[in-house]
Amino acid sequence: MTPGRRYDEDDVRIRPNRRGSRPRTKERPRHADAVPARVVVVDRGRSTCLVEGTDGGHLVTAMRARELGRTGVVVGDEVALVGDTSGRADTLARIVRIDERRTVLRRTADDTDPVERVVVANADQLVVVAAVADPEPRARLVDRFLVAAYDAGMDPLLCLTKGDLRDAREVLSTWAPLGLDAVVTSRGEGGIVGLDAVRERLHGRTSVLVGHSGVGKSTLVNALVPDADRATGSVNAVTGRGRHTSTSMAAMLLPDGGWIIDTPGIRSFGLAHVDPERVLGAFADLRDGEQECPRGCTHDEEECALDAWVAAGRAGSAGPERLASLRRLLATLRGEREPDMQRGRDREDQSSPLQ
Ligand SMILES: Nc1nc2c(ncn2[C@@H]2O[C@H](COP(=O)(O)OP(=O)(O)OP(=O)(O)O)[C@@H](O)[C@H]2O)c(=O)[nH]1
Ligand SMILES: [Zn+2]
Repeated sequence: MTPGRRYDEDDVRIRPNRRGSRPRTKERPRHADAVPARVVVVDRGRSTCLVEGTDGGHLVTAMRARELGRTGVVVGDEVALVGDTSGRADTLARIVRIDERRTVLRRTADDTDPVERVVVANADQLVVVAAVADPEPRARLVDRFLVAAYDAGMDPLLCLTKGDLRDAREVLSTWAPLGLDAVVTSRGEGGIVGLDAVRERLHGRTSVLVGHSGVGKSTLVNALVPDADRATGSVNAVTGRGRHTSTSMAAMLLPDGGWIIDTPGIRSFGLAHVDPERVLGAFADLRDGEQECPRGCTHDEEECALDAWVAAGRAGSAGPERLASLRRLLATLRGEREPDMQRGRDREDQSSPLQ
């Protein structure tokens, strides 16, 4: 090495190894040739990856190389592919590297389940989709998503759909004290309206759409990505629940840059992996009220200052409901309820309407 020259990774790779024989280049050409791609669909061990190109890119089916060990591949992962990356029918490439994830959105089956799943990797924004009606907005589910976004370090965006069915302002007022960015879409004569504001928020970023089944996520994706072809369903008039129509999660490129990831049919979103002490951080309308709380306050005790904060109107008109939502969430995360009861509670979280 010439003096003053930086000792970088390349030097390490071509340096003769300890035994002083051959340079350690054995694996290198293969990885150097690897093609960068993004995982768009994962289906039973096979991943569909998009290799971007000037022609809009092409899809490649790939399997995880054994050398990756147990690391799973999830939608949104940025990977390196080797082997046949042509994407032609009946070809299978290998994923030899998963790039370090910038963010991970996690969930658990319920609030006490020790097994956490990574839902999506490398997303910047969590778009919480809720319908103003049909189905009624589930405030507690929205709160859960906001906690998940906060925990993952993703920016939250509230997207209220079906603005044609009811004045969205009534619903928006619930979250107004949070200073949450929000957009409203509706069905109009020529299709979905309000899309420009949505496009502006999605531009150049990776956004994940989450929301209760039937709120209109797939409809939104189809309107934003012309060839997305996401299956949409109708809401059951009797139960108000959406049917599971678009079956698998998928990442799609937006026409003017950026990615959108649809997560169909989510019915519960457990947060067992979230430290209860961090939950209040996601309740921007309540968290400043904590300053008067006794040290180590569980926010479920008599001395908790949040009651006074809410009573003074500092958290807006929805304050009491928001505090109740926070407390329920904290209680289930602390495991104060039996899992069975908790599942019942989860169902209730989703089926009890906002108003
Ligand atoms: N009135 C009205 N109906 C809408 C609007 N957007 C979607 N819908 C309808 O709502 C129903 C459910 O929409 P989907 O897009 O399938 O809902 P989803 O969120 O993708 O549901 P899952 O795939 O089950 O998660 C469909 O019948 C849509 O036509 C809207 O803005 N206004
Ligand atoms: Zn407190």
